[in-house]
Amino acid sequence: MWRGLWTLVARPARGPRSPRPCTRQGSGAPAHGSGATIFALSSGQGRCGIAVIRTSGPASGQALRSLTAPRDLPPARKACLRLLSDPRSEEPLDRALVLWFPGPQSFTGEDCAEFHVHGGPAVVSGVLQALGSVPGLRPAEAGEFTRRAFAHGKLSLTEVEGLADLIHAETEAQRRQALRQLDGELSHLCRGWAETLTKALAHVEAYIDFGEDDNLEEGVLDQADSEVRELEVALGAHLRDARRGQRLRSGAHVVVAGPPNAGKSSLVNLLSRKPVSIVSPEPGTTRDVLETPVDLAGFPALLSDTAGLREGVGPVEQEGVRRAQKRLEQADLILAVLDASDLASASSCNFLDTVVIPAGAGSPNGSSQRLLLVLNKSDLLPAGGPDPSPDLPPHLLLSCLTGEGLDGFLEALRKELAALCGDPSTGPPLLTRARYQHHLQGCLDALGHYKQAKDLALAAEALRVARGHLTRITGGGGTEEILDIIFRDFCVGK
Ligand SMILES: Nc1nc2c(ncn2[C@@H]2O[C@H](COP(=O)(O)OP(=O)(O)OP(=O)(O)O)[C@@H](O)[C@H]2O)c(=O)[nH]1
Ligand SMILES: [K+]
Ligand SMILES: [Mg+2]
Repeated sequence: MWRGLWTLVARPARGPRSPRPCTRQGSGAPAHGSGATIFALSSGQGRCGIAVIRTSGPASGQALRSLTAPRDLPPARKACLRLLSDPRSEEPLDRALVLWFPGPQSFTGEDCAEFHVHGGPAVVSGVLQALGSVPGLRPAEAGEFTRRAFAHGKLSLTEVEGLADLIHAETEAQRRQALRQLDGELSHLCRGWAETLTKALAHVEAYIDFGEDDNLEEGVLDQADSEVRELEVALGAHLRDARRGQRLRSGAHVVVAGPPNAGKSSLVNLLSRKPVSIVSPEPGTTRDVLETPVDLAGFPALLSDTAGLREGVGPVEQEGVRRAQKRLEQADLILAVLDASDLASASSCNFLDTVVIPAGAGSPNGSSQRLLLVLNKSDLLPAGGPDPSPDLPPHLLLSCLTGEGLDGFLEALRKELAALCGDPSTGPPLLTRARYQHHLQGCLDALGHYKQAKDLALAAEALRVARGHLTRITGGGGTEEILDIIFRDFCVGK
C-alpha cells in the first residue's frame, strides 16, 4: 500500500502564525512550555548518513547544554557544530550539528532542540540514552510532537491531517494535495464559513433581543437568510466533490476487463512495472481478481486484473468471471481491453455489447462510471493501415508488447484520474476524509433546520449547530476522541 514506509521528513520548524517577535535566547532564557520534555529519533530507523533527534518542552535548553557542556546555547535557529558527550561519563558521542528553537517560534510552540548526528545505530542510541539521563526528559509517544503543535495552536486539525498525509504520500498528486492542506487551505475555508455563520447568528440574536425596537436596522433577518443561502450553495458544491478527495487519499479503483487473451494481465504488469499477473497464450489464465496498488500518472490507484469474460467454461473459470463482473460494478474507472486483431470474435462482440456500450450510455443507476477502451496488440495490425474499427466508441491503440501507443494511453489515463480524484494543483480544497464530509453534511442539514425553524430561538440554535460542525473540522470543541485516532497515525518522533 502507499500508506507504507516512513519517509524521512526533516521539516524546518514552522514559523509563528502571528508575527510575535521572539528574542529570548542564551542560557538565561526562561523555559517555554509546561510538563515533561519529550525526545525521540525523528528520522527513519536504521543505518543512515544523518539522523535527527529532537526534543520539545521546557527542559530542551537544559538538555542541549548538558550534552554540549560547557558551551552556551547556540543562537536561535542557527545550526552549530558541537561535540556531543554523555553528561554522566563525559564520554564523547559524536560531532554533530545542533539547533535551538526557543518557543513559541518552534514546530510545537515549546522550546525545542535538534541534534543532527551521524546515523550509526550506536551514535543514535548513545545520544538517546544521554538525553534520557537529563532530568525532566522522557521518550516521546507516537505523534506527540505534532499533538503538542496542535495543542499550542501551531497547526489546525486539518493541517495535522495534511501533515500525516504528506508523510504517507506516495504519489505526486497526493503530495500536492497534502501540502495544500498542510498550508491551511481547508482550515481557512472552514473558518471563513464559520465566520459567516457567526455573523448570521449575531443578526438573528440581535432580532431576538431588540426586534421590538424601532431603531434596529431593517432587514437583519433577510441578511441572515441570504448569508445562509450562499453558504448552502458553497457547501453543496464541495460535497458533490467529496468522493474525489477520498479517492485521491486512498486510491481510485481501476479495473482491467475484457475477453480472454486480450492482454489484460500484460497491461496490468506494464502499468505496475512488475510481474503481478501470469501472462500466457492460453485463454483463461487469470482466474481470480488480482489487486495491486500503483502510481498511475501521478495518481494513486488500486489496479485490479480480472478473468477474461466469456461463457460456457468450467466451474472455476465461471467463478472467476462472476468475481470479475462484481469488481466491474465497483470500479471508478474501467480499462476495457480488446485484442485489436480479433475484434470480430464472439467474446469481443459480447464484451462490447455488455460492458463497453452500456458504460458509454451512462450506467442505469446514474453513478458515473468511466471507461477507457483500449485496442491492444496493435503490432499485429498492418503497419500504417487504417483504423481497424472506425465504428467502435472512442478508443486508443496500444501494444503491450512493443510499448507503441503507451504515451497516449498514459495521458488519457491521467485525464480520467484527474477527473476522478480532483486536480490537487488547481481545484478547490478536496475533502480527503470522511470526517470532513460528515461535518459539512451535518452543517448543511443544520442550515436546513434553520430554514424550517418555527421560531427565532430554534433558528439561532440551528445556526449554532451548523457552526459547531465547521469548527470541529479544524479541531475546535469536542474532538478529544478523534484526536487519539488521528495521532495514532503518526510515528514516534513526529
Ligand atoms: N502481439 C502481441 N501479443 C500480446 C500483446 N499483449 C499481450 N500479448 C500476448 O497475448 C497473450 C495473452 O496475454 P495475457 O496478458 O495473458 O492476456 P489476458 O487478457 O490477461 O488473458 P486471460 O487472463 O487468459 O484472460 C500472451 O501470449 C501475451 O504475450 C501485444 O501487445 N501484442
Ligand atoms: K492468457
Ligand atoms: Mg490474464
